[in-house]
Amino acid sequence: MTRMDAAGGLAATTTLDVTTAIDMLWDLDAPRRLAAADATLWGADATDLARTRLGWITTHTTSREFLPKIAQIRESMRDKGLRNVILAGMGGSSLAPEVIGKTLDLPLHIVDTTDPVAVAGALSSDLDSTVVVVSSKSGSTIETESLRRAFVQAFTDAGVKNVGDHFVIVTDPGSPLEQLGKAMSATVIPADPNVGGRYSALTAFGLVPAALAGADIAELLDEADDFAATIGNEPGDNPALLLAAALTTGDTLSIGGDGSGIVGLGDWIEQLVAESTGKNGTGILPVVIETSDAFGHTTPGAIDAVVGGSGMPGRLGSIATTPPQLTVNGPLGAQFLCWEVAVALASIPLGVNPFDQPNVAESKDNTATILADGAPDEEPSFVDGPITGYGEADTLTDALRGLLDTATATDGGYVAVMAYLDPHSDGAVADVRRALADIANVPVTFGWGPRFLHSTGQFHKGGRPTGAFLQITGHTDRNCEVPGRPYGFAELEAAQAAGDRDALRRRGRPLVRLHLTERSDGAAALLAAIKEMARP
Ligand SMILES: O=P(O)(O)OC[C@H]1O[C@](O)(CO)[C@@H](O)[C@@H]1O
Repeated sequence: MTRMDAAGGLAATTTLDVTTAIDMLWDLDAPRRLAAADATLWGADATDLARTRLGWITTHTTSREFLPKIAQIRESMRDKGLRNVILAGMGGSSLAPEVIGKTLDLPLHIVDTTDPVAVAGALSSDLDSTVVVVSSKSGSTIETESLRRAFVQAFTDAGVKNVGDHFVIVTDPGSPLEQLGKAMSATVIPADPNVGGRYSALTAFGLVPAALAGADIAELLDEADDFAATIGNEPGDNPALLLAAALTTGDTLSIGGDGSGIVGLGDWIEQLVAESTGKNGTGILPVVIETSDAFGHTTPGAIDAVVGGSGMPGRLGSIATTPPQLTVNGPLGAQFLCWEVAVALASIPLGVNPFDQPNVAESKDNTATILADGAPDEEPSFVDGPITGYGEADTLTDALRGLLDTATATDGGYVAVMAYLDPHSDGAVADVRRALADIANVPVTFGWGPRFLHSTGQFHKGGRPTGAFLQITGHTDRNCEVPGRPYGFAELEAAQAAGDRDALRRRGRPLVRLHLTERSDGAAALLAAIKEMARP
């Protein structure tokens, strides 16, 4: 049976059996309590944090205060000839603006990496006409602070006058970044301290960079406003409740777009779902499917979800033969709020605190140790042309086969591909997900490092202990210094990869590292090897 709840401009449909979960949440009066920002919904242990993390319930209203300030900054940018907008930020401080930018086709360049090739590319922009938005709630995230330093140095080296005029800082009041922003005479926009990173789409973090790049953010807020009125609705008229209930029916969520006007929402949902639920050995593994054409990769046990921008359940991609188990269709502003509500509600029966990310710190701490003391030596287990392998296996094929077999033999097993490379010039590596998914009968995820550390990285270490990990790193002769630090971006990226390897191995997770000694040849050789494995 298909159920559909359409309200507030958004429709959610599902073929899953959601009755029990809806009844449970409704009996708790959870939708109305969440609408009233009741911090006790997730149990006693979560209450204190929840009290400081529920501001997102009303940000579609409170964020309107930014509209005049943003209009003023845009005018001043225009007067100064500043046309390019670069955003430096990680996770919740960059994923929402990325979706808004892609959806509205805005000239917004996101830099959420430490890959030296990617950073060098961003630093070589036309700086005279560039504004860099530096976004960080904590104000202490190593990637973001390193990028801020590099951009300040690049503007200075380029002889740009009044460097502070080229920076807009978004951060929590009182953070170290606020002090740095003031010291460099940048425009500092205080964020709402009562909203966590992954729930901040409709706060200054989501809105300011998008608006500076030309988005009409009042429209996004209007869309969220229309939807907000439905959060406490009765079942049958409550899309977020239906979505929440559907999310509780599985432990893996495949997310694809239907091509109807929203681009890249899956990456934002991925962080929301992975960091909110992937802890205490449980949670929902998000699997972002690249295109609607790739949407055939449903795997046993995964909920196949399709999201789209049209108001009604939409087109299902050219190859869909059976209807998806879950669809969510509506404008972007409504989507943001709907998914935030649904994930917060789904966390109640899952028994997790949706506002913490207890296992993210571990890889960060390992990175700091490696940067200070150096990485432990690792002996390669094979060399295959431009690919050097580290792990148990003696050949590339055995290494890949071993990961797939381990994941297949594990209840709830999955393969996570983690590529510490440049998402642009090494973009072909992302095809590894699709290629492996073709020969695996388990979910296969893909993330660019270090970006995924702020998303699925939490699930990898805190969620169900069933992942098999393929880490891909790459050599480059290019490096950029991190000004004021004894390391460059190449060393930082390598330390982040090594730190995460260490965190995963300590947990006994199977992990293979493939180092591409020549990036593009290595990527091509890897894809060719996987395709060869697909031959009967
Ligand atoms: O905005 P910040 O504090 O730089 O954090 C960036 C991201 O890092 C995390 O705190 C942890 O990965 C995310 O939850 C967050 O979105």
